[in-house]
Amino acid sequence: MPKLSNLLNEKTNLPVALYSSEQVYAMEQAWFAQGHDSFGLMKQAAWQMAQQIEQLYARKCLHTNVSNNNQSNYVETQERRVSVWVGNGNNGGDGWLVAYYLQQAGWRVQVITVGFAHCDFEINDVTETADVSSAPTDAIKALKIALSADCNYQRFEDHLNELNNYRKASLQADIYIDALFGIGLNRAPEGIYKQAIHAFNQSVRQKYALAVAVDVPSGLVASTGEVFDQIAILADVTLCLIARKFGLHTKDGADYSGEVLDIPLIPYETVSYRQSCQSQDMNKLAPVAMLLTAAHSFNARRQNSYKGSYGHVLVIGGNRVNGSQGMGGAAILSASSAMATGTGKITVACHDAFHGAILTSLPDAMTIDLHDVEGVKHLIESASIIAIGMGLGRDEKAKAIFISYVEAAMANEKPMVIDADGLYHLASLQADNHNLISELREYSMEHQVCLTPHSGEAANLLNKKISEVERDRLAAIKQCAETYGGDWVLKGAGSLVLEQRSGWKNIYVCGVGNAGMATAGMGDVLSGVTAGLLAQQDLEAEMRSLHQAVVIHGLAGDTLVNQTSSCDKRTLLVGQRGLQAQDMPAAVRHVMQLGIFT
Ligand SMILES: NC(=O)C1=CN([C@@H]2O[C@H](COP(=O)(O)OP(=O)(O)OC[C@H]3O[C@@H](n4cnc5c(N)ncnc54)[C@H](O)[C@@H]3O)[C@@H](O)[C@H]2O)[C@@H](O)CC1
Ligand SMILES: Nc1ncnc2c1ncn2[C@@H]1O[C@H](COP(=O)(O)OP(=O)(O)O)[C@@H](O)[C@H]1O
Repeated sequence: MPKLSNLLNEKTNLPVALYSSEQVYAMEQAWFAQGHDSFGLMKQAAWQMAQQIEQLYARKCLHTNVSNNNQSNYVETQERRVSVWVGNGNNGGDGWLVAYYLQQAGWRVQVITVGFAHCDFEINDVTETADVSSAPTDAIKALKIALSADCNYQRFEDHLNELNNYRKASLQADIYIDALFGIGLNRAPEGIYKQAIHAFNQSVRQKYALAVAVDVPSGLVASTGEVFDQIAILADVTLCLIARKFGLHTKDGADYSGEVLDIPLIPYETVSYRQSCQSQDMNKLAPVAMLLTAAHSFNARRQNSYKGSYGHVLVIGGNRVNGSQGMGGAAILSASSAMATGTGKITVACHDAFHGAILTSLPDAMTIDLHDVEGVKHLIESASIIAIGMGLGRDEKAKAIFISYVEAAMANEKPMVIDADGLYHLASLQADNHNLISELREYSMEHQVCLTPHSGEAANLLNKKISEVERDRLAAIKQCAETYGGDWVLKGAGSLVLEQRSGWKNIYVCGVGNAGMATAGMGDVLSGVTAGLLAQQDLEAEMRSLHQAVVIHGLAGDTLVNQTSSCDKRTLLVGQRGLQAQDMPAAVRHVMQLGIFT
């Protein structure tokens, strides 16, 4: 089944505010506090989702026609069939009402219930009751409306032991709707729920159908992006209600959510709603992060300028430790990526065994021996920025030069990028209770210090297990920033970026980049892109930011995997597999010229 990603044009380049589940519950409460009815909100949600599903179906058919070389306009010829899988919370309530509205619109509907007893389907009393304590919940009201309209339903449990019967009884649907769990998921799906999620995914795959999740794919934790044991609905489209959830875009989120379409429901801009939010404590409703899918555009260069106008990056890394082969490539990748952003001058302080390689692959760069401490410190005085740590080595000698170069950078008020082995040394200095840690924290309040760990490095910095960092990446990046000061990236799918100075803090999620970038050296490229941008003082402050660098890095990776090349009259799709860090500088340069910026 072709994904819809190429068909939907809903994407904008504007940053999108992201929220936790708790915040979304608070938004609902603020809305209800104004006298709005919760069941009214559920009906609105379901009605708008039903409309959206109609459109998705039309686009799916159109796409199938185009794929089959039938260029004629989409003509609906078949019965439209939908299978709606409901759990017994409010997410399931949404599902029942979507089923109801689609049936009213002429769809053939089947609801698959999970976790319901036979007696749950007795629908004697649909009407409101005066006794509030026994009033039906919204989800029960929704079920009763659907059953009163004779929506066909099957209990998933009834078919568990007889898979063939299940296959016979289940509808061959074009669209499968997941309304098992939404933001209320609070533990790993087990037993019947685990089986249902597995069966849902299998049915979608076998029938080349479209999987649409209501609010959040079931199994995905909306506040963190965690999926327990890979048990979650694999959605092609997620219809996100009320506000965009943080977990849809980081960690496992992107793999399970597919395209995310917003159904906002609550008119945030109304004054009365804002007042109601204030009574809920407005600060608590500030977005937890902003999703970025585009970079800011750059100001043009002045004609009357020279290399000195665009900064001097000093890359410090690329060491050989104990006679090993060494890590010269890390410094080369970082330096060539910095160059690709347009920085005026580069010097690489690396082990002298690599000077020849650097001059061959990057003749534009100057070199100095990494261990020439006085020489390097002298260069730090004149450089615009230092990027330190890529292939620096982890031995005591490397630790000593790390300390002296970072101290020299602080003494000369230089911005810094610290990556890889530099982060390793920071963690060890923190364990030693070394002064450098508190000095750096202090320094970073007024100066740019960018620290760029992946979750393994972050775990080391926080003295935690990698699994603990991964369980709550947002908490981990905040803890890094509190402990060490500075601006941070927590790299990985949906990289998190935290920028802070005295008085303010911003958090971003990088909505670009791809799994092809999960290869050695990509982090070195990011350190170079960051240093290269930060060095160019002719750029406006916003352009010289860590989040800008992270987005450009991701866009460059996306450009590479989406490109095609020609060979013997055949078009080669490049794709994710085999993407190499050394391909990135050219793509970084390409991205910097394009009009895909906000
Ligand atoms: N009327 C309303 O307030 C509205 C609610 N909305 C929907 O309501 C959803 C949230 O509803 P709920 O708070 O009821 O939460 P859910 O429907 O996500 O599910 C909560 C229920 O599932 C149980 N549960 C959680 N994890 C489980 C697991 N792993 N295995 C088995 N049971 C598990 C919980 O104990 C709880 O009973 C939203 O995602 C959205 O779809 C929307 O319709 C907007 C309006
Ligand atoms: N699945 C992915 N999706 C998006 N970006 C990714 C993915 N995997 C890796 N990347 C990006 O590639 C870079 C890899 O960095 P890192 O792990 O430090 O590599 P290395 O240490 O080998 O240089 C990071 O910027 C990361 O965010």
